Amino acid sequence: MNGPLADGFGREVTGVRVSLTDRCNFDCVYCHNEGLGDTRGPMEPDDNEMTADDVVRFLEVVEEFGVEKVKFTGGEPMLRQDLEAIIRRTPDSMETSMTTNGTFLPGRAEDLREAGLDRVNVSQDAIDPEAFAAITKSGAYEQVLEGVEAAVATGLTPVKLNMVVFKHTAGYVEGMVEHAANNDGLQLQLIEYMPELTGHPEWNIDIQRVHDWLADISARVEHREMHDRTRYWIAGDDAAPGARIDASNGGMVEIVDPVENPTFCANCHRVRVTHEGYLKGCLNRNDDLRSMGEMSRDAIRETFRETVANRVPFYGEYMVRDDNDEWVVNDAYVSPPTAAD
Ligand SMILES: Nc1nc2c(ncn2[C@@H]2O[C@H](COP(=O)(O)OP(=O)(O)OP(=O)(O)O)[C@@H](O)[C@H]2O)c(=O)[nH]1
Ligand SMILES: C[S@@+](CC[C@H](N)C(=O)[O-])C[C@H]1O[C@@H](n2cnc3c(N)ncnc32)[C@H](O)[C@@H]1O
Ligand code: SF4
Ligand code: SF4
Repeated sequence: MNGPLADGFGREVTGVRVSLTDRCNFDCVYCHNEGLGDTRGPMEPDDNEMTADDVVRFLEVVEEFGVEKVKFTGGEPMLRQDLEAIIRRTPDSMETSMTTNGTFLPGRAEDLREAGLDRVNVSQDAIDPEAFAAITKSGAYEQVLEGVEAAVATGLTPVKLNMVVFKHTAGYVEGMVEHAANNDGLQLQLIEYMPELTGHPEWNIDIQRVHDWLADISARVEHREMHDRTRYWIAGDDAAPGARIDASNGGMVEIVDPVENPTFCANCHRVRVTHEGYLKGCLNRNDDLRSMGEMSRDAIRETFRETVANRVPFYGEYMVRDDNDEWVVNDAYVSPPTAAD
């Protein structure tokens, strides 16, 4: 086995995010769909989706390059009926996790665990059925809560609740932090709303205010290597005064703040795979997709090498500040005009 491949900025690729479908049973108002556009459309399996064999072959090849983590995502990955089979065949050396809207976890959480899934992230943007329905355009609030319970009960832990912090959810942050601090097996990820792919910059909330508030109320603060994310430990209601706060008497809240953040991008160690079998070096870009063709082992190897070699940090390199302090595409990445233009 080789060591991890690094890009020209010294960023080793140790993880892959595999989108298994772009179909979804929700229609969240903010959805970036991993940079691939709309999730609306037919619910039936799409002929263009990678087969289970393709996904497994891809994972076996990148394992050779020292990739040690895989995240299954989508669209809604649990719409794939062969998900358990894919996870069962995922290389044992990989930490295997999934990001899901949680609707289908009741009834399937145990099978997923048995197949080898280590943990799940579940999107939950509010502790309030009406706000939840308005954001996701779905009435599945109770099912999602049941899904989270099923995931905790079966040991798919820590279960990270993903909450996008934006105009529609700002009023629910405090309640979600309390919820994570007082319930075993849960962590909370507060995700900065990313308007790059979905528009509506007016929905932005200043994430620094959330950092400041958490810094005030937290018992301790840590930094995670991936993306240099900040983690705040919050005491649960019955934590003894002066006790060290950990998962037994409190909860962890992590802030995911990629927007306009060169430090986040400088610590980015993952490559994406679209449901159609394209490699993608950066979530925010659609000009760096590379097809793996028929997905033979050789084609996967070569495309993976090329993708890693061409990765660049989005903020700070692909996007740079102009004289007015605005982010603009770095001239080095603007293609010269061709005769056809
Ligand atoms: N811009 C950008 N956003 C990311 C990146 N990774 C995660 N995010 C954002 O964070 C959201 C939640 O990510 P998850 O799929 O739950 O996983 P994660 O938090 O990255 O990974 P774990 O904490 O290891 O489970 C993503 O959908 C993005 O909105 C990244 O590399 N770049
Ligand atoms: C695209 S979804 C795919 C997996 C699954 N359907 C789910 O919702 O968890 C992955 C994550 O992206 C987050 N997300 C989607 N659009 C976003 C945006 N514009 N800004 C920040 N996060 C976003 C969602 O909250 C979710 O946690
Ligand atoms: S559940 Fe996930 S994929 Fe579906 S619309 Fe919401 S964020 Fe997008
Ligand atoms: S380089 Fe791209 S994928 Fe990586 S953290 Fe930055 S925006 Fe996200």
